[in-house]
Amino acid sequence: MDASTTGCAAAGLALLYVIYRRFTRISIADVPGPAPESFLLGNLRELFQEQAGESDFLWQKEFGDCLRIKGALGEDGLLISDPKAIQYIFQTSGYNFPKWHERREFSRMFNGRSLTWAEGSTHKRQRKVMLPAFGAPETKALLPVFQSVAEQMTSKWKDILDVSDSQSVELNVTSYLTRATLDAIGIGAFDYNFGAMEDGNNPVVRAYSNLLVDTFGRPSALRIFAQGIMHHVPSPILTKIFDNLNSPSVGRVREMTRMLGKLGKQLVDEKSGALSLGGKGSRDVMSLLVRANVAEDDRVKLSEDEMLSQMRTIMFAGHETITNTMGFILLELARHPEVQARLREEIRATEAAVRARGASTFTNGDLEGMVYTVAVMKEVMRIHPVVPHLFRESTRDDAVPLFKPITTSSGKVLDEVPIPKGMKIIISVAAYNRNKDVWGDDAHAFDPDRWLSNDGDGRKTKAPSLGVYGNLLTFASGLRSCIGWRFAVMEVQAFLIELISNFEFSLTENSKQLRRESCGVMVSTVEGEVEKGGQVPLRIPVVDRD
Ligand code: HEM
Repeated sequence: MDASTTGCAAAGLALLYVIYRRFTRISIADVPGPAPESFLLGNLRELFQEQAGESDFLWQKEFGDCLRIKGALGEDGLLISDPKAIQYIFQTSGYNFPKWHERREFSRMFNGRSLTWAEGSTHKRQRKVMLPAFGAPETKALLPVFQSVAEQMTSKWKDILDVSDSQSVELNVTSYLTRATLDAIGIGAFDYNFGAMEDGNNPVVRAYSNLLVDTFGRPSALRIFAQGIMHHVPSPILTKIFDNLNSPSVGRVREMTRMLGKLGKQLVDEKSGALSLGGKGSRDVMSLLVRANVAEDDRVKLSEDEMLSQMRTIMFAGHETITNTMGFILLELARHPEVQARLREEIRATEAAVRARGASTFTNGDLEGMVYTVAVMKEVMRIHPVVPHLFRESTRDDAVPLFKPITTSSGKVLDEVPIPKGMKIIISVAAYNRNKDVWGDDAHAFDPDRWLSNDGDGRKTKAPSLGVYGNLLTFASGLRSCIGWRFAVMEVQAFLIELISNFEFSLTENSKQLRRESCGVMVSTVEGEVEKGGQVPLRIPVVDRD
């Protein structure tokens, strides 16, 4: 059978299955939502081709925080930004809302059978092994690493400015941030320096370069449809299909996994030697992984494949996310010079306090005392959550409680939505983070000051608490919340202090045309130049320190 016949047969079977499910289970047809653009694609094109979050905001305004959307072939799904519903899905119901299985296949392709792929007892075991490396003390110990990488980036930029006639240059800050965050994760988690800051042409930098935009950016209608019907293909068959896919972007992903797998093996061999030579039993990520691989107790053991997969996951999850978050922070500071100036004032005041006690570097205590810096970070992470959507499905017939009741098309007021087993749900991080019932009527405005009152809680209502950082959903919530959130927050703050202390950032013509590209992680690209990958082009003169 040729590829087109196989494709038509698969689409036909999927259609029959969708019709069967439509008439044999609990229906959410009465829940209000946007009209689908077409039967084939439903609302998926708007969600994945438009800028990340834009459709979510429009629909949230019109239909509320729990709305029906259409998937491929007219299948119903829910788009949720209601805090109580999110609390239920992520916290109260344990593992009852796993990730979409086709999304887990993408995760397996990129990072193997690791924490971002695992579910249920496998996830519980893997997370138990990894958690001790990401506690508060372990993360605080990494501050000097982040400071040193940030200083290296500063010195690179100063070199560039030194040879520029105008004492100001236009830089795509993303291309430097991506190298700096790679070095930070390498040294911080694996005691290994990729050397990316020194050599932008390094093979690991090249392997990661624009990988997400090339793989997931601006998907075609055909690709959106294919992804939409994959849900109906059982996991083992999907695994086979994914393993045999051939395209330039899949080839790039395979090359990346091959290279990082080889590097991981080399690091493990080195670390195993050090541990058997009486290593100090440290709690860094690498030591924990190596010990879990040789553990006798099955409850805390990782196979070699799992151990190497966790390494790839940490490198991946810990570098694209921080790169783009930092890019959005610098962009917002360029858009709001008054916020940038106030931030610099706080940094200068803390520098003076550090000098007054005879020291030269900031400590963790200094970082904690910088309330305005923290407010700016939280506000950018609220407005620009770099993981804008989370994908879950129900494993049983259920009822999802709501903070704000909805009125169905037939006029019934619901304070919980009955959902059938297998319902596809998209949690909109983007829309929750701007939900007016949580953050107030100015939820769409960029205003770091919102974090300075109310004990640092930016919420303006008694909406349920989601954790983990300022009640934002940026790092998800509950059992599967981001394991590296402390790591991320500390790295971002260390970078921010160093950069704002040394440079001023202002907009360029290109940075006025940025897009928030939805590629799994939200990447900022320049309109009309998506193929160039992540860009935040800013103008940077040296700051006058007097
Ligand atoms: C600004 C930076 C970051 C953001 C916004 C972020 C966001 C997230 C989100 C939303 C999830 C949940 C994904 C889902 O359930 O589908 C997640 C999970 C995860 N993150 Fe992060 N992340 C960041 C940085 C990091 C760093 C620095 C690391 C590691 C050093 C990391 C490692 C992980 C891992 C391993 C998971 C899977 C956790 C699990 O399923 O139990 N992340 N992250």
